[in-house]
Amino acid sequence: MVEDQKVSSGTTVPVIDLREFGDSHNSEKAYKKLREACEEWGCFRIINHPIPMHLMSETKAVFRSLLDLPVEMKERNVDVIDGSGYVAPSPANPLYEALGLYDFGSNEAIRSFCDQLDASHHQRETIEKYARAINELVFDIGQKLAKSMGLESDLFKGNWHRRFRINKYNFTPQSVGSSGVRIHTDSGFLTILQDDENVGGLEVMNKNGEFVAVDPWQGTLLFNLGDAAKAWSNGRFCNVKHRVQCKEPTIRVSIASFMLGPKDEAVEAPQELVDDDHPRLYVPFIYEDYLKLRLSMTLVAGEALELVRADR
Ligand SMILES: O=C(O)CCC(=O)C(=O)O
Ligand SMILES: [Fe+2]
Repeated sequence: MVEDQKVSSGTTVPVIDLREFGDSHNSEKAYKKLREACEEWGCFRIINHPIPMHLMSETKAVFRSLLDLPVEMKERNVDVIDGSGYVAPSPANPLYEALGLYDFGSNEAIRSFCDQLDASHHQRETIEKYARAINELVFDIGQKLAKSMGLESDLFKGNWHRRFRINKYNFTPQSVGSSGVRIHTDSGFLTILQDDENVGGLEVMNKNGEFVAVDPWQGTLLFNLGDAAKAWSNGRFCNVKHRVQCKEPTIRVSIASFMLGPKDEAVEAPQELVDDDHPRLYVPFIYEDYLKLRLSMTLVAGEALELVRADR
């Protein structure tokens, strides 16, 4: 029996065991636990997922070596949609940089990312395999999320904006105690985070407004729900606020796979989640428009949802 992950404040991020969904005795409990995790935390660990451990560690090694490339090369990794390319260390965030791959559902986009960075054959193959594995997992989780809400739909079917962001934190002795990434929510629907195997620092906010440390747990994946999930669920799912703090003077690398929003459809709550007791909270919106609104007003911790409320 795997215990829930211990966190510093004594509370725990829910742990979801994917095996329990296939077990007729436990599956109802598993769906309930998933739904509660989405409603109360907007964040959960998945254990016993099908992504092989060696693929996870190899992909991390590949991305680490691409992040070690000279800045001139990393700058070739340009935006495709807002914020999707290389982010260099900045005066506001001198310890942080990131590479971005938009869109990991497209072989052509993976090829173009690899061309920009002169990736080797092995590096390309690894990224392609990882993208395929994440796409399959995300599709499965999308079905489970919908089913946990009593819906028989394939949540992530069709054409979605899918982005990898590989985060690197160059923590130093001087930066211990300071912020690596400031408090934010993710703008999209779902983020799958392969966090650093050894270096902690991620903190998520619980429903009492307290930050809870999410310690590394090798081989597992952390899932965060973002603003689009809150809108889709008609306000039931929590768009978890989170941040990264520098705890140790060392490099920290995480891979975030974002399921941002549908490309050809609006983000909106399905009719089944709207009734007299739960009137529609948000007007349907196109994900890219919402992202632009969020960025242009620097409303990065979920406040932009107030601007798309149906009762404004
Ligand atoms: O590096 C992490 O653990 C979290 C990164 C994150 O929150 C993000 O990329 O949106
Ligand atoms: Fe985030």
